[in-house]
Amino acid sequence: MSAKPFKVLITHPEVPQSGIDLLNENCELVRVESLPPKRSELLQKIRGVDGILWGGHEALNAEVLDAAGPQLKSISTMSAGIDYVDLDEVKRRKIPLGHTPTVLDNAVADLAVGLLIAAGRRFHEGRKKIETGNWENYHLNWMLGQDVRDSVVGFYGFGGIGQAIAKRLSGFDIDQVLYTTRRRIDRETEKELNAKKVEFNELLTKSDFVVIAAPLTAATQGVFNATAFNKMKNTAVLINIARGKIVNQNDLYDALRSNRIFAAGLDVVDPEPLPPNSKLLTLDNIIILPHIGSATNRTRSDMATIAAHNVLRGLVGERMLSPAY
Ligand SMILES: O=C(O)C(=O)CO
Repeated sequence: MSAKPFKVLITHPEVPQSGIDLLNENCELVRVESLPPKRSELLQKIRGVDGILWGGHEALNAEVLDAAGPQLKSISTMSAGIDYVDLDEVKRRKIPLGHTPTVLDNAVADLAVGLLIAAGRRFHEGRKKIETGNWENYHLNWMLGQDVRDSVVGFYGFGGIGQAIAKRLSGFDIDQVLYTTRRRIDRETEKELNAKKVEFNELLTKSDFVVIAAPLTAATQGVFNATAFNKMKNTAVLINIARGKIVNQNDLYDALRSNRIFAAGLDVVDPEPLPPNSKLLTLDNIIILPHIGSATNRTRSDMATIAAHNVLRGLVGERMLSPAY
């Protein structure tokens, strides 16, 4: 029998070493080795474990909790968003659940600023012009885009990631930040970021750039639909670094194709992976990335470290570093 008091399952073979090393000190590790991870392997190896470091965005639901068994006492995801977790089911079983917000704020914010500029300044369309031999720089008004300077940037959701984006954009001399959240943020941060809480309608009608930075919930799903796009400026640029399902993708396609809004920059789509024949990919005025917001070496390593600490704390009944509920 192992001298280590706890058995922990790592559900993905590519969880960074920082997290593995921490867990390895005190726990016997069981690892899913298939890539992409096979559900059948996970369901087999999960039996009897005390803790789980959940490395991907696969459904964490009653099926896996049942397969693990009643001794399971600690789980942490390696993500900020936990929309793939059946939270009610985890809560009902009173299993502590951690996640890894905050450590990825900077990486996602960097990417969001990149998307905002790339979409507003037509990077994708420009590249296509070159490839197709349509570099028509004899026009004076060719490939004109949207200025970030003096713009109003509206945030749908204004937590750590939204605020990190706003902080970066203040260096671009924007005019004003608007935000829609359930609760007003603290006055000092509002002042520092020149941010004002507004109703959703006002956010849509006044913003030059609209950034979606909210979690996916029943209340946020599909909120960006034709009705919303019809309220936006026709020069507006939509950025989504949160979850694809917050946007009605068919409506977004129509709004971009008809130039009802100017452009979009998406790091998240629905479904993921996006099928290569998706009609969104036929548009010139959209930048789509394959959900790489937190994909930097340092960020992923930090996420693994936090997730491992969460699991270790849960195992001994301590409060996790970043509990999800
Ligand atoms: O951690 C998450 O939830 C992400 O989607 C990172 O981009």
